[in-house]
Amino acid sequence: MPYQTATSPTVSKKKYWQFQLVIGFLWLCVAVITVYFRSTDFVTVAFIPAAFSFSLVTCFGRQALPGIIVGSMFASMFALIHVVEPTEDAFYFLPQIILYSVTHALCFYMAHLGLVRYTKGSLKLDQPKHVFALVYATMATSVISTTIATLVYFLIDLDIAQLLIDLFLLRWMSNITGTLCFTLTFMTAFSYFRCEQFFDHAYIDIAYLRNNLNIDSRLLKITLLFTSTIIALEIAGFYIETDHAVIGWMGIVATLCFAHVAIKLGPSALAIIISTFALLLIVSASSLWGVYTVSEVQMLLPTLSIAGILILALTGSIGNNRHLNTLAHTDELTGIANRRKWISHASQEFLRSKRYDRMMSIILIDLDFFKRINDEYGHDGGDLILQRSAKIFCNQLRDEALVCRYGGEEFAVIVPECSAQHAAIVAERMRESLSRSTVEYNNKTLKVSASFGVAEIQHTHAKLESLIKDADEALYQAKHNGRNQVMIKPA
Ligand SMILES: Nc1nc2c(ncn2[C@@H]2O[C@H](COP(=O)(O)OP(=O)(O)OP(=O)(O)O)[C@@H](O)[C@H]2O)c(=O)[nH]1
Repeated sequence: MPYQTATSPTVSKKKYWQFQLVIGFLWLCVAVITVYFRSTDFVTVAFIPAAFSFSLVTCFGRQALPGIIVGSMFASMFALIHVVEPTEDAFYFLPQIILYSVTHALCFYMAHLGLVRYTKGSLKLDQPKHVFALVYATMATSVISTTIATLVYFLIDLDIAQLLIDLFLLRWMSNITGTLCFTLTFMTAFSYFRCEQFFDHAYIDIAYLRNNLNIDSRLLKITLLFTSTIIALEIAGFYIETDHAVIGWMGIVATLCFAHVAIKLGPSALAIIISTFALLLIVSASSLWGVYTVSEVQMLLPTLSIAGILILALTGSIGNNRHLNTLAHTDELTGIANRRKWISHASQEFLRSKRYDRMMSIILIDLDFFKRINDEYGHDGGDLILQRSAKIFCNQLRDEALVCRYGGEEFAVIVPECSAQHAAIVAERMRESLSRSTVEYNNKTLKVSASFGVAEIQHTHAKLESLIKDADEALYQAKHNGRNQVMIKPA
């Protein structure tokens, strides 16, 4: 039986399982490396692998989950064998391994649902709401997976379980920040390699990331630099375990480097606050030294500063790119969205409606006899009419609808979650409002009307273009029937 998904092409069973095996194998490798370098610490199996799994789900969608379960089963088996002497009673661990793997996958599924809900299935990191959705989902996965790992540890009744519970909050904090950094690194890497046929439930759009966050150059380099510094610190901690001072100094140097980069990235004031905060933590760390192991402090400090800097990098890029973005997506004359913006938004809405089987309609609008207005009142008069029409259309639409200037004297509207009948009511409102309005120009009163074509998404529409074509046919009909009216394309 082939695996059919809403929007992706059919994936063969063989390919599907090959994909799961690759994911499972990668997951196992990450976990093994983590356990190996973090020595005997089973709980931190949750740290890098959490970021790894979260990025897999973000980039490949929930199809990655079976591979994550398989990978985490083998990894937890490896971790348990690594920390506990293998006993004759090997099956004693089986329930814990299964519990760990299934609940682990469940927490990523929950993160998946959260992201779908708050980002409407498309993660755009230039929208604060989406950045927060990503941060919250990262926090949730990190907290849940650390908790599960610790509980499993507790269940198998090791002596250090109580100590781990004591360190719980500290671990949460460091795991959350660490997971966030690693998530971004993995996410970038996976986005480059993800296979076309597994796109359908993914939210992250790498083309979007690259274009809008300049991730190729700045953010990617910074993320990679920080991540490799943490890995270097971890490895150093593994090899020179007794020399706390060296690791402490490495932490300070790393933090200062991060602060320097952060100041360069700006906003400087925030960077200084974050670096001061990190330095204060370094000072207070000396008092923690006796209570906590060096690896906790070592992990906490750089990850805290990194998290701050990543947020800075994100907000910095967002700020720098927002202006360019606005220019690239706005129609200069009317100030509303341009055709490029509309097509990109409409394509996402189209995919979402198909995926979740939701209604969606579009309206194409063409001003009537516009050439005459230009001929009679000149190009400036025509421009004024275009500006006024755009304003009237916007006023008649709710926030979720997007109107754009589609071409010369053409406009297009996308109305999500709306049937053709309801979209026609909206169109009628716009038509009436436009035909009632007048524009004063050079002591003359100008009037304009428009024709409207409405079409609703159907199962037969494989692409957005076919929906637009239907709306265009309805518009043609409206023109043909005498203009200044709304026509619906019959289903
Ligand atoms: N002022 C102004 N006119 C524009 C702009 N873009 C396109 N036009 C004009 O819009 C007019 C469109 O004319 P037509 O395509 O013949 O359509 P129409 O006169 O509206 O006739 P129907 O659509 O059949 O009702 C042309 O004269 C274009 O020059 C613009 O940015 N400003």
